[in-house]
Amino acid sequence: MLQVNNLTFGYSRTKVLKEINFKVQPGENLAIIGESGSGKSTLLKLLYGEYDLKQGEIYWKDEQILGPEYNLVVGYDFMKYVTQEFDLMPFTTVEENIGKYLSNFFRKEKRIRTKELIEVVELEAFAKTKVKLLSGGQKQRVALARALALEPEILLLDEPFSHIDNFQKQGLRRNVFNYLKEKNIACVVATHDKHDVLGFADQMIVLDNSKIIVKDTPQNLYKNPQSALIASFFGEYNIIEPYGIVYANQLKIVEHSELKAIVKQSYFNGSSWLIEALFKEDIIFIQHENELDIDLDIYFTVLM
Ligand SMILES: Nc1ncnc2c1ncn2[C@@H]1O[C@H](COP(=O)(O)OP(=O)(O)OP(=O)(O)O)[C@@H](O)[C@H]1O
Repeated sequence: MLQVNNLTFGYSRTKVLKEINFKVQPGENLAIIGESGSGKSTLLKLLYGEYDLKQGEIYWKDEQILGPEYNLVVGYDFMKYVTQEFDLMPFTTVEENIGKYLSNFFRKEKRIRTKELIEVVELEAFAKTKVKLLSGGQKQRVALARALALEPEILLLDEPFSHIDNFQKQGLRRNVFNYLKEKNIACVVATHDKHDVLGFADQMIVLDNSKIIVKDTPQNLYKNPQSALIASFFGEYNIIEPYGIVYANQLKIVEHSELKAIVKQSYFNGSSWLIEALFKEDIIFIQHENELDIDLDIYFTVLM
């Protein structure tokens, strides 16, 4: 189990993280979300042992994670970290990069394992290609596969699919997160993207103002977002009294109701339209099946 106890950290006197406590069980997927600059990457770096801690402790099972003051080489064999920079060997092939940490004494196993991982990240067509010739998204996949090559007990992922196009993102997410579950590898994922979380994370931590403001399952946080910051992660939302935070898909346009608004804009969303409307003094957003005329009077109800 990963255990973070009362961690407080700052690069300077200003604290980036304060009194952070959480646990991650083997095989568990924990998502860390928060605004840009809220300390997600810093937290991952601390979990990896990149910095020394003055306050707080981190353990994986019985082993304390310590920083460069105690370790000549940063990091631990049981843990891998995929950063936003990838850190690959550009002049060698995809296969060689993925197999870098696998022993040459077991050539057959190395070949099978490398092939399996190339399939997980769907790079079969590029196995023999030199990494410097790959796109950003392809490099990100190589970095993911390489981190998985040695079957770490825990994997730290910083925006793991940020460079990968939408055509391939969903399939790749499923491959990678299912693979981690299958191998019982714990993972901590820092992300801005709700699709990295919904359907995959067991627990979610929300960082705000240097602290964890909430830790819960994605389902519970989606249903009961508690703050605008949390709701904004999941989608377009409104604050409508006396209901509180309601998502755009919880507002339904009806023939008549007490709640009247005026249409200001319609945005095509794919499966629906997002209607921007003026309600009393505020702009609200309503999910609706059609585009609506500007300045049309509409009535809506709130589905709770
Ligand atoms: N090496 C560093 N030295 C000094 N300050 C840093 C360093 N790295 C990050 N910071 C600061 O620490 C704070 C948290 O940064 P961090 O990169 O952890 O945030 P983040 O939540 O990962 O952001 P993003 O979502 O944009 O990646 C920011 O104010 C940032 O400017």
